[in-house]
Amino acid sequence: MLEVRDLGFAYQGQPLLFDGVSTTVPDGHILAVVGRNGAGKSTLFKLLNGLLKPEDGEVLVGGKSISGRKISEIAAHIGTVFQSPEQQLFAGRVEEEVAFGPRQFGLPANQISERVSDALNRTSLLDQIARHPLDLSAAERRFLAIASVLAMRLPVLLLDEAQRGLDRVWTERLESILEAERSAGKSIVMICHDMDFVERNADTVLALGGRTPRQIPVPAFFSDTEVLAEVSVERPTPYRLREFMT
Ligand SMILES: Nc1ncnc2c1ncn2[C@@H]1O[C@H](COP(=O)(O)OP(=O)(O)OP(=O)(O)O)[C@@H](O)[C@H]1O
Repeated sequence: MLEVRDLGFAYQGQPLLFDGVSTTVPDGHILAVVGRNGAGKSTLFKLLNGLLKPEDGEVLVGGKSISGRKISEIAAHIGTVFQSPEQQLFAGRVEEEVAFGPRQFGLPANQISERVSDALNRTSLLDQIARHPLDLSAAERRFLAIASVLAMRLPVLLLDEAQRGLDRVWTERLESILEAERSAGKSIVMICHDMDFVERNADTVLALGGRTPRQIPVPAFFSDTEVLAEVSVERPTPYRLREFMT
């Protein structure tokens, strides 16, 4: 479980970006963070994975605060798939890239190779195991970043626009992975501008950029025209169709 309690944050010399933001992502739950450009979605992720420190409040994983922990310690509990895979790919071979995380845990070689095969299989990249990450297609690179995080088997996953630019086949693959991770009891937070994707996959929404960010179940969020207008978010297709038909 991931908990965010009364988070307060401002960039130096700037007004408060967050003032008392709270949210809870139970085990087996997907939270979508939405809001217009500049609303603070990426900043929230950086506060969750320790790249930034909050001025107030705290972040807890499994009931334990991450305050004062090193980024490497936080990374052993919270996995991040960044918006651009190039931000996190560095190895010369796909296999090495995925093995890096499990190796940090000091696992024996057979367990590392089992995790690598499993993560590459789940991301449809097993036949690319010997290639250079930068020779992969854009979608494959994104999935390699996902495989690297899956191989660590962490309780909390953060995905920054993981669905962006994927065709239908890769989108369906991503949705299957999300569903499997949810079923496995992971707490998942995804930044997402695609409301159809949010509607299909998320349980709750945290909308930033409005008066008071609060966590709302997906159906209630997309039915609340006031909040949608406040945070400049479009309704997903099924909701617009329903409106059109009535
Ligand atoms: N390092 C920084 N120093 C000062 N201000 C920053 C910094 N990074 C971001 N900001 C500002 O903080 C606000 C929130 O930015 P952030 O990138 O978190 O928004 P976002 O919702 O992720 O936007 P987008 O959808 O465009 O990615 C913006 O006004 C941005 O200009």
